[in-house]
Amino acid sequence: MDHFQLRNGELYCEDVPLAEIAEAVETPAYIYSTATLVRHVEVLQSALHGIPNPLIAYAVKANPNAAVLATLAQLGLGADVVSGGEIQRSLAAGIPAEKIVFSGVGKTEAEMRYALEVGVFQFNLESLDEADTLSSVATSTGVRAPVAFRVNPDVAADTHAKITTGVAESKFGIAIDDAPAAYAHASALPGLSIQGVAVHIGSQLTNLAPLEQAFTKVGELIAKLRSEGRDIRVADLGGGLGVPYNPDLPHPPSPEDYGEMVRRITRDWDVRLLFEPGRLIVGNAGVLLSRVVRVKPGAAHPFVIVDAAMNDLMRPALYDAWHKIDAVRPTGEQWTANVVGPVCETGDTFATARKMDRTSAGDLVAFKTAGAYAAAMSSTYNSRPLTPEVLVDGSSWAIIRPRVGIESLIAADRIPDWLKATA
Ligand SMILES: Cc1ncc(COP(=O)(O)O)c(C=O)c1O
Ligand SMILES: N[C@@H](CCCC[NH3+])C(=O)O
Repeated sequence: MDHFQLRNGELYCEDVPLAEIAEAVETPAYIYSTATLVRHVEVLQSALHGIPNPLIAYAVKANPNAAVLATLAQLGLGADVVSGGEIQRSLAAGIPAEKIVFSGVGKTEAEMRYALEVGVFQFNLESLDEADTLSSVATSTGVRAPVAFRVNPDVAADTHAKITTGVAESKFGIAIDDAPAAYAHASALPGLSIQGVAVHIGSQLTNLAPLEQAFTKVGELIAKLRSEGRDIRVADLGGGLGVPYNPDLPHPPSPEDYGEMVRRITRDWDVRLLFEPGRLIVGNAGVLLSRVVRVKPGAAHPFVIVDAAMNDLMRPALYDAWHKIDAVRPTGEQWTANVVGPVCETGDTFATARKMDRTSAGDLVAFKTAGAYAAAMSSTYNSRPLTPEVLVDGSSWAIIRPRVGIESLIAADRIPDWLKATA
C-alpha cells in the first residue's frame, strides 16, 4: 500500500494534502510517512519469520533524522552505525547500545572509545590494523570489545559501481580467503572477544543471486572458523536490498523472497542473524516536495526549473539515479521535459527527456522514493539552506527538522583576526 496517493485529483501523504504542507513550510521540503515506515518494518519482520531472534539493525546513514530513528526504535529496531555521530543519534532516539553494530573502515580511536563506553553490541572490523587498535583501546579501558570481521567475498553485486562494496578491489572488509588468518590474529589479542562474521556487498541490489553467492561463502567460512576453534555466534548479513524507483522496470526481489533465500542458506548455521537494511525501510517512505520556479524553452525539450537542487537530492547527479517526478495536482496532460534545479552546474539535472505530468510555474511536484540517502546527503552548496523535513502520521504532521537558514551558517564561519586586520 502506497501512502502517497492521489485523492480528489491531488497528491496526499496519508491523510494530508501535500499542498497544505507546502503552503505552511514552503518548498523544497522532505515529507515522510509514518505508516510507510511501520509497514516496511512489519513486512521485513514477517519476511524473516522462522529465524530465531534476528537483530534488524537499521542502517542509520540512509536517513538519520531523529524522529525517523525514534519511530524505528519504538518498533524494536537496532542500528547499524558508521560514526560516533550516528551512535549518538541512535542512543538519543532510544535505540539501546546492545542493538548497535559499529561498521566502517575508518573508525578512529576516539570513536572506538565512545562505542566501548556505551557498550555497543558488535564492532565489524575491516582490517588487522583496526583489530590491533581496537584491542589496545579496549585494554586501556579495561574491557573486551565484541567483534566480527567484515569479509569481502569478491562477488559482483550488479549495482552502480559507486555503491558496490564486495568486490576484491573495493576498500571494504578483508578478503574472505584471508579471514582464517585474521581470526587467528584477533584471537591472540587481549582486548577482543570474537563473536561473529559480517558481510555486505552493496546497495540497491535488484538481484538475489550475488547475495546468495556471498552468503554461501560466509557459511563455508563459518564452518572453517569453527573447525579452527573460533566461537562464531553471530552472522551479520548486511543490507542492500533494492527498492523500486521506476515502476516501469522489473521490481527488485521482495523481502519475502529474500527471507526465503536466507532461511535456505543459513539453515544449519546455528548463529544469531543480523540484518542491516537502510533503503528498504525508508526509501519509499519519503518524497521531496518542490515548486516549479519557471519553465524555460530548451533546444530539444523545455527545462522545468524547480526550487529543489542537487544539494537537496544528489542521487541523480552522483549516480545518475532515476526518481519519479509527479505533479501534486496533475492536469492529466503529459509532456517530455528536462527537470533541473537552480545550482550552477549542468549536473544539477534531475531528469532528461522525461515523459511526465505537464507543469507550469508555481506548480508543485513530488520526487518519489526520496526517503533514503536523500536528506541524509544534502548540503548547503550554492549557500542554499538545508531543506526541512516533515513527518506525517495519519491526519497530523510535524516539522521534524526545520529549514536550516544560511544565517546560522554565516554565523558559524569565523574570519580570523589577522585577516580582519588587513581587510
Ligand atoms: C555496512 C553497510 N550496511 C548496511 C548498508 C545499508 O545498505 P542499504 O541501504 O542498501 O540497505 C550499507 C550501505 O550500503 C553498508 O555499507
Ligand atoms: N548513497 C547511496 C547508497 C550508499 C550505501 C551506503 N553503504 C545511494 O543513494 O544510493
